[in-house]
Amino acid sequence: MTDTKRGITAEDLYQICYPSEPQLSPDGTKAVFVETKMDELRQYQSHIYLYSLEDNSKTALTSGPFRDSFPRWSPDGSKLCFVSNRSGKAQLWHLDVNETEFKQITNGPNGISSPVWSPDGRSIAFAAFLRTGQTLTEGTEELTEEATPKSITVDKMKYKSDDSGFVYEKNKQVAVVNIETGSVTQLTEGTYDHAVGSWSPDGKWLAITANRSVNPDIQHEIDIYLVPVEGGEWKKITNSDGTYAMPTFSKDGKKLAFIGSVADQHLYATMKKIWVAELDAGTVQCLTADWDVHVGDATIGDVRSPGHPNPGAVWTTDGQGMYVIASEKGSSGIYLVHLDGSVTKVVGGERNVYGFTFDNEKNSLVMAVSDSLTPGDLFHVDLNTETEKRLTDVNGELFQEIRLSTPEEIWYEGAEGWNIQGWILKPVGFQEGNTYPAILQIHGGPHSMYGHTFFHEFQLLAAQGYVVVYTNPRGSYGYGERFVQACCGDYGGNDYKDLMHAVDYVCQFDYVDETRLGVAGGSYGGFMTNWIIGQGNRFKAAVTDRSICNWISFYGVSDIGYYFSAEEIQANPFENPEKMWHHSPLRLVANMETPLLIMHGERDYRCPIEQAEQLYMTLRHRGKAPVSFIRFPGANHEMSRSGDPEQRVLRLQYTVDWFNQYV
Ligand SMILES: CSCC[C@H](NC(C)=O)C(=O)N[C@@H](C)C(=O)N[C@@H](CO)C(=O)O
Repeated sequence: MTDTKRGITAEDLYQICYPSEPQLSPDGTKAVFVETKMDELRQYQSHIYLYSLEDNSKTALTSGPFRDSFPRWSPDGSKLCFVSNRSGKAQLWHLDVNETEFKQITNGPNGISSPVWSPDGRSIAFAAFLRTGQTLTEGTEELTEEATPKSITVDKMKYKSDDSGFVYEKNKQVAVVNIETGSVTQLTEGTYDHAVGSWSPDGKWLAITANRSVNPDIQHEIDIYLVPVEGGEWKKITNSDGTYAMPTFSKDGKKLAFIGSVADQHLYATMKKIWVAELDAGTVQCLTADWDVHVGDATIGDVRSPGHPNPGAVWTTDGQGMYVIASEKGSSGIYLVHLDGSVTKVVGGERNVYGFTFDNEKNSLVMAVSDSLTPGDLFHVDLNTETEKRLTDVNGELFQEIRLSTPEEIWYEGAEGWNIQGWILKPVGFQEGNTYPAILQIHGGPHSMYGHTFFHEFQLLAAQGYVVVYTNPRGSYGYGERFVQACCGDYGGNDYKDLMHAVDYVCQFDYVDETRLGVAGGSYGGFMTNWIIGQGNRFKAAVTDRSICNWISFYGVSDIGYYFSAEEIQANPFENPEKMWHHSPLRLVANMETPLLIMHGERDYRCPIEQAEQLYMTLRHRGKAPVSFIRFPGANHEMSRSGDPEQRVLRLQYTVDWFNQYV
């Protein structure tokens, strides 16, 4: 039979869509969710859809060239709110389920996010960025040329962020709006950032999170607070000893569950755990101290932007435990963590669960799931019958015509005999007896996890005739705390060896042409790509994206530089510049002879473009190997995942062209 299917292309990105943020109605009969896609103008749109579980129909509730998000049912299921930029900035909108008209509720100057209904359905709490002195009722701040300051005085260390740009003078505040009268009460103020958690069942308290330490520049603790909605004294629940997030009240209002980690020597290289506060007793206890698994979705992909609103810990109806997403060995699933610390897997499988929602009685759930052949879809699980049903196939039509490659899982011996997990994608149209070039792909973080999720870039390379190898070297999530922390202070040491052992491992296979190897990675993965080509000429070509090459300058220019280096490199430029330099690939330029494509966003504040500039200049000056430098104007660190669609496609095309030319 002739195969009429084709390999995936870079431009297919314009067609790929994905659902997120499923929200089951309290009675479990319908779900709303967000569907994100690109329009004919190659701009993102996201709309709210309603899925009826009674007749399996899917209806768009919103439309137009807008970004709609955060759909949330009122407690009785009769109303919905959502956030939309349809009037300019992201504001809160309200929709009565039986009507088609929606109504704008907030008019904050810089937009709002994270709405949470009060238990009586009369009010909604939300978060908003405000400048000192600004109020939530003064209308949208116009971004006119005059509004752009002629100078910016910097007096904090945390003054810019890759997400939000220059964050001087603006802080995230929590407020409550009455949906009938539109009156807004701002609950927090000051030069601290706050985030909304949940309402107490009696509607009197709002659990929020904030870093209100004396010097938030160097104190990274995030505490849980209870704020009385009608005014009065706050209650501090945690003890400024860690970073905690997403507090949720138990049904009886006596406990709070939240996710976080204690601040010991690692801020990032520490797995998130579940904590429970007994509010009357004033105690806080870690429920999962002995569970060596990361709570949260650590999976890295290139179709969805990371950081979709996560449900956090969802209490069982009997208050004896909570449901969370956790990440293990390349998969993320739903787990039930009991109050005694025991854990049961509720939804497993080789896939990436990136969102979930329950009905009120916890009889059923709807989850957002990706796997290596599916960018994302929704599934319904009946917890009583333990049956699962697929609700959407949002890319079904497109993928009918595309031949994807199915990854093969590998486990191989890394440095020190450690067992390392990885995957091999064979080229589309693979034929036994032929040999193929291979590309090693390296993820960033370094504390993230490749896994059972869709990766457009890998499928594209497979469609172009490459074997793609991707693995989780030490430093990755998914294999316990010791594994996550094992790269700290040793960048380019055993993490590098874990990756090289993967290459040795795949080169054993007859179908891999070991004389035609390429390597690519972004961020930490870009650091490692630079490091690898500084070790020798094993690879025919390399692509380094949003990379790090010089830890000494990274310290001062990255939004996280001054604390990231302390933990990850275990050095700083004024006490031990030798160590910073030792781990910097720029030190190795004299060895670099591999044709290198450097790509970088000009507005990347995480790994600023000066890193790419230094590497480019030194390599050009030496003139030993082809080097090309592509700058992406306006792009930040997230460009390859959620940036301008045309830039994303260009990036993929440059990657393929470079490997096709040199490998
Ligand atoms: C959880 S480890 C911390 C990673 C760090 N993220 C934050 C929020 O600070 C980070 O951005 N590290 C970069 C050097 C990096 O490698 N980023 C990766 C993963 O986001 C990337 O692919 O861009």
